[in-house]
Amino acid sequence: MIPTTTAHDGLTLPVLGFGTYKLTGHAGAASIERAIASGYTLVDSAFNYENEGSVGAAVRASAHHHAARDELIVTSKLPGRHQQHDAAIATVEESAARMGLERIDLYLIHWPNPRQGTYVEAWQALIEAKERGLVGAIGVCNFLPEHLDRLHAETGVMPEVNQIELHPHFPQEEQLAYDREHGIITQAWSPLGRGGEMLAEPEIVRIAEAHRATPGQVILAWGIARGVVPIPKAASQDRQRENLGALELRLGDEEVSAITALGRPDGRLKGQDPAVYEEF
Ligand SMILES: NC(=O)C1=CN([C@@H]2O[C@H](COP(=O)(O)OP(=O)(O)OC[C@H]3O[C@@H](n4cnc5c(N)ncnc54)[C@H](OP(=O)(O)O)[C@@H]3O)[C@@H](O)[C@H]2O)C=CC1
Ligand SMILES: O=C(O)C(=O)[C@@H](O)[C@H](O)C(=O)CO
Repeated sequence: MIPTTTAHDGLTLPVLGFGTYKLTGHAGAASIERAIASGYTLVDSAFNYENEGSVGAAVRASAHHHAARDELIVTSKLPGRHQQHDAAIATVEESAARMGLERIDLYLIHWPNPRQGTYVEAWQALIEAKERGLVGAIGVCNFLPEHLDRLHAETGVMPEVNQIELHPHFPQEEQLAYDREHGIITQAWSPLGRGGEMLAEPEIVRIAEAHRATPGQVILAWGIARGVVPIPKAASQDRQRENLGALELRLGDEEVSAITALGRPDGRLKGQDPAVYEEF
């Protein structure tokens, strides 16, 4: 059992989830099923990943062997091009149909796309989708305080989840403080920096050696220690299990601070600043 964290409106999530970007087709479904068999219960996806079919197939197959449907929290995301009210409702219904599931447990707006200017309308559609029982809980990704303040001011409903880019090169101290203050669970995307140079950071390697752990486990344990829910993606069961091993690792306060200090002002992996970036 993975420990849990709870948002302001009662949504309870495990403190570590599973990312699925790039896991597609039959091979992707098999990989996601291995992750569920390994113990992950929070599974991320998005309409734009074109893998909702693979995620749904894995969830349905797992029900026979590994995890009952109600033990899993299946997530998907609304793309920018479908933020208008009717298109948003149709997209939520299409996501569930592609997954072959009656409903999706958590549905997120993928990007605010502030220049497009329709994220409040999209949020009103997700509120309605939740009221109609099409989805279990609703949230957002890549929202800055100004976007979240506006959602609350115009609809009275705060998201339960904000899924943001967060890793040692971009620790997101201010957004994390805002989310915490408002009872929003922060999920970390690309928590391992997409498996690149971050894993070789000398400070992280030093802490890993001190704990007889791997750099990936140290980074994930750092996120969890800060109250974040990382959602690492890993194709193989070996790495899926390795990443779950982060749950056994307790870092000291000084180690957590030392990793946070690796942050850089321009630390985003691909410069995707939600104040200006738009994804359709
Ligand atoms: N809301 C949003 O805007 C976004 C959401 N996301 C979500 O977040 C998830 C995670 O982010 P993602 O971008 O995939 O990047 P991650 O930081 O999770 O890194 C994944 C990469 O790291 C490798 N890896 C996994 N575990 C280890 C390990 N222990 N040691 C070394 N390498 C490892 C994987 O390789 P391999 O698979 O070959 O093992 C893969 O190449 C996505 O899959 C997606 O679900 C991602 C981007 C944006
Ligand atoms: O993967 C996602 O969820 C995205 O939003 C993408 O923009 C991702 O960040 C990416 O880098 C696509 O190339």
